Amino acid sequence: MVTFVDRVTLHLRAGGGGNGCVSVKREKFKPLAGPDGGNGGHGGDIVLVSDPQITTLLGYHRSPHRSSDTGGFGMGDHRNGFQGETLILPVPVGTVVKDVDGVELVDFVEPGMEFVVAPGGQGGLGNAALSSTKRKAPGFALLGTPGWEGDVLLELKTVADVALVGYPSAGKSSLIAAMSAAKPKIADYPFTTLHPNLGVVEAGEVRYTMADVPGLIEGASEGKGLGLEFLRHVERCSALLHVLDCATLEPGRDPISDLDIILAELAAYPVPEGQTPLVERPQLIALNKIDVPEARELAEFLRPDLEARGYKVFEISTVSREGLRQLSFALSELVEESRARAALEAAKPRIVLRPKPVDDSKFTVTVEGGTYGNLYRILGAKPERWVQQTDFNNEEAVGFLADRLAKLGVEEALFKAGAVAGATVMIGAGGGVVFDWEPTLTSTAELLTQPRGTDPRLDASHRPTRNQRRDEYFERMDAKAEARAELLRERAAGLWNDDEGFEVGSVPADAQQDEGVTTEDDDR
Ligand SMILES: Nc1nc2c(ncn2[C@@H]2O[C@H](COP(=O)(O)OP(=O)(O)OP(=O)(O)O)[C@@H](O)[C@H]2O)c(=O)[nH]1
Ligand SMILES: [Mg+2]
Repeated sequence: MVTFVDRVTLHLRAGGGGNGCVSVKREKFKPLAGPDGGNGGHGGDIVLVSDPQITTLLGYHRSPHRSSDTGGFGMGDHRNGFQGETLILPVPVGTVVKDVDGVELVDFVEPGMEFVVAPGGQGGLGNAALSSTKRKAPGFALLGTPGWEGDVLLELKTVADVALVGYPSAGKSSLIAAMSAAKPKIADYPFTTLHPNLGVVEAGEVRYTMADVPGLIEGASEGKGLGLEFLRHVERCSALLHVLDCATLEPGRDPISDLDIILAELAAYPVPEGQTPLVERPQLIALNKIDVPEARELAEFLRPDLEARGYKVFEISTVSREGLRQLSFALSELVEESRARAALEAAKPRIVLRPKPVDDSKFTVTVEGGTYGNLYRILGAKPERWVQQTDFNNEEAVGFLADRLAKLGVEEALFKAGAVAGATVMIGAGGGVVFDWEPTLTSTAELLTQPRGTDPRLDASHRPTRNQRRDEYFERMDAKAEARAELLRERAAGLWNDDEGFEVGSVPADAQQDEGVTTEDDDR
């Protein structure tokens, strides 16, 4: 059974945004009362929060797949989709988040820090939001974009004031148990401790934390034993306490060579940039197990040597508790010093490196040769998002995409890159959207014939004014009178005869009745 986990790969999937809605308002006597499709809701973000209540990544080891809610889709009557709920994942203080390439994304050094590790997708606009004076009734809406999906690596680095380092079975766990309320497993076989234990020590007014890490052996910095895994935990501790076993019966081992080997391992461990190398941190030495008579003798014998090397040395026994008090106060002094130093550093104005604001309107066009001629690939945050938002089954939506791309200058860029009509264009990396470029369709011809998004049904029905109707009436009357006059003239000229059923020189009775306009002057 795994009892402690300090490295977990999380598989995250943030919720996608909801689709926008296409809907037309209907009212009694007004069946086409304008677009009223609501927007889709945004997908929920996945947020990591450093929480002092959490001490292990075990929960994530057991269930590493986490996903947040998707946004709701928009509905008619201007109803917007609901927002997907944010998923908050609490992580222990001291967690470092890295992407799959090992690049550090965030370092949770303090409680209460937040990091949006997987942003949710954007909700799509409904046709109400897409309408404008030029586009009165869009017959399309935007799709929601998918949320961020991928893996991140969580690494837990213990944060403590003092780290206990030493060979396996030197008595590190015994020491933390004697000095604090921590209750680690203690036994006389190597690698009893498999994960760091934290304890809080009180020395007078000062309280500090102590981390008991698994034993180190030669080659630890290269990954031997459990070393490398656990040197990571030492990385976050401001002071080190070497626990040296003076009662070891193993051949070839003595406290001095133990210390040298451990120091060499600490020196070989690469700390992240900006941190003090492990060997340069304040260090004390505890010569342990002096309740054993030979050990006490050895400790007394070694003390001057170690002091000559510049170390403060304490002879202790975790069994008889001898020397623990002095050690505890000495450590508290070290801790206070380093805290004062840290406070001084914090007071200095910190240089905050912020990522450059992303100008997402930038895009690039690259030309790639292929079996079927050149492929023009368009890469950029905006074009790629727009493609995700497009419903390719809807011509109007595709047209809207074309308009947006043209407006961004993609057409121009394609021209410059040497694309001709019919060229293969792909938006996005890998399996992006491929289409044949038809420059005229997207820019001029289509726009000339009809502005996109106009529903002919919605065009205002033309009702002539009274003046117009009067003008029309007179026009019609004039035309009739003229036609009649012509007819009579022709009859008078004898173009018409009785065979046609007309009586020469007379006006048809119904014509007179109908219009009430006299034509008598003309024919008599
Ligand atoms: N006589 C004596 N034995 C001790 C003392 N301190 C620890 N021991 C014994 O040494 C053995 C190892 O102790 P641990 O505290 O488990 O040692 P450790 O350094 O944590 O070992 P790992 O976790 O394996 O790295 C146990 O059997 C302890 O009882 C001491 O002061 N005197
Ligand atoms: Mg131990």
